[in-house]
Amino acid sequence: MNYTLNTWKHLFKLDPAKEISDEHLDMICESGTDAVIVGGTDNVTLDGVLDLLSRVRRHTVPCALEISNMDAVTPGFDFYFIPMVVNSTEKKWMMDLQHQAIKEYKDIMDWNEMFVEGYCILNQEAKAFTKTNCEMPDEDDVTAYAYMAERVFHLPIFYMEYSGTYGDPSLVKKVKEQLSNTKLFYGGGIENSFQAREMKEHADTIIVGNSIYTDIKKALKTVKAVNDMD
Ligand SMILES: CC(C)=CCC/C(C)=C/CC/C(C)=C/CC/C(C)=C/CC/C(C)=C/CC/C(C)=C/CC/C(C)=C/COP(=O)(O)OP(=O)(O)O
Ligand SMILES: O=P(O)(O)OC[C@@H](O)CO
Ligand SMILES: [Mg+2]
Repeated sequence: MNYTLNTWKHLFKLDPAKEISDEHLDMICESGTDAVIVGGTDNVTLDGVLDLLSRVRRHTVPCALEISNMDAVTPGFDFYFIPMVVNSTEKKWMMDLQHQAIKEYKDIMDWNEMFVEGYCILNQEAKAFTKTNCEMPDEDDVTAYAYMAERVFHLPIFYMEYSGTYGDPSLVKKVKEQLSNTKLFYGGGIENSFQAREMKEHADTIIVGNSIYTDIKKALKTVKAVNDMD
């Protein structure tokens, strides 16, 4: 198993608020994806997170929790992803929740497991966009956010989040050109192998979420699609 995050090409994101059968979960975990992320925006409960964690743990695939609220955090994951929403209009989603959590938990945090994500939400229809009161950035804003993620904040990850819709490959390319050390994650609307390859051409890592629940066969094919590249 590959625990070196900066070599990851493909991730599946499971939503604790959605049902998945054991059969489909097994297929996801055995697909050859680099890791499984557990995360979502609404109705993320500790019970939902624990249920997925215990079921994913029947497999050897690395498993990360993307934290959306502290009530649903539990030990036992290989990695914790901490979003900081760079295009939120409220400091709360970029700084305050993280500040509060660090004040409370810093003594038990293992920074080998923690990865902070500069999170840029680019679909106005996404729940996370509304929840975190984002404003839609233009292309120059997005590339500047990416530049800041690397040069100002030294973040390990810049995440272009189009959750629910397929994004703009030319913007992903421009963002990638800003980054040397910070890894570029792309997620949103990937439903087939062509789209997986098109985004992976520029992003370091692609994330496939909703299509797990809408067309599992096509979702599974995205793994081989990116692993067969270069
Ligand atoms: C108790 C224990 C084991 C502690 C260990 C130590 C530890 C892990 C400490 C945590 C430290 C820390 C700094 C935590 C951060 C706390 C926090 C609450 C941060 C805020 C995160 C945030 C900005 C959330 C907002 C929502 C968001 C951006 C979620 C990201 C995921 C996302 C967008 C998923 C896609 O949503 P989805 O539901 O799929 O959307 P659709 O329905 O539209 O598809
Ligand atoms: O659900 P989709 O649209 O595939 O997006 C994946 C991921 O970026 C969601 O956080
Ligand atoms: Mg989703």
